[in-house]
Amino acid sequence: MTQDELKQLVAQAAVAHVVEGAWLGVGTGSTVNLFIDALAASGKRIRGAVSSSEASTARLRGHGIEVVDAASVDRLPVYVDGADEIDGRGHMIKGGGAALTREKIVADLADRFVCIADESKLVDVLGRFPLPVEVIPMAAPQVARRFAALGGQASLRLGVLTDNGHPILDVRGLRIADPLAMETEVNQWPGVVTVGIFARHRAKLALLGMPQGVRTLDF
Ligand SMILES: O=C[C@H](O)[C@H](O)[C@H](O)COP(=O)(O)O
Repeated sequence: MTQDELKQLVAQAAVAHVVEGAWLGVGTGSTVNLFIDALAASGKRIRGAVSSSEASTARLRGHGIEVVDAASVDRLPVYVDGADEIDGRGHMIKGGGAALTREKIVADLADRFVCIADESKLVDVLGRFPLPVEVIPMAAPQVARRFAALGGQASLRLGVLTDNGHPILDVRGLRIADPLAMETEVNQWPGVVTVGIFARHRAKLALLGMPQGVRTLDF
């Protein structure tokens, strides 16, 4: 099976975890795009969606699904999103599509993070995928120096600004053995808007696409 077919498999499987008649948090990326399409095709009705990016908002609205601001809801029962890496405890690296800040904001509203990904995203230790960090521009060099002190090489993602208008640093060479500790530390650095480690907001459920079918990990 191709990677796209594996994504399609989990996108379809995730529809069963959507709570009918309730608000739904929707992430960003190629896997989520397939999920949005599968949800629309399923005929399952939700009250509306809170979206983590302009791209997902446009896709949802294209299917006639109502999208409201995060400010309009108190809680979401479920948030569905992809990941760039996920470990065996549900910790993730996210932000390969530059949507990490809004993703973390919407995930923070949710009771249950359902991660959908093909099996290539499952790793023992996070860090092979370059860690995305959204930063205030003037702080980029000093944030990069702090990562260098931890053994990471940070480079600006060229030609990319987030939906919030900020640049992204991609940090290579990290081995993130303690995701919660690193997320907590990097969050303290002046000029960091969001670090793409999702440990506080880890997945509660992962649906991983494999040639044999969907592997479910309950954390
Ligand atoms: O900023 C992007 C998000 O964190 C995505 O969820 C992540 O990059 C995975 O995307 P994809 O489903 O395209 O692999």
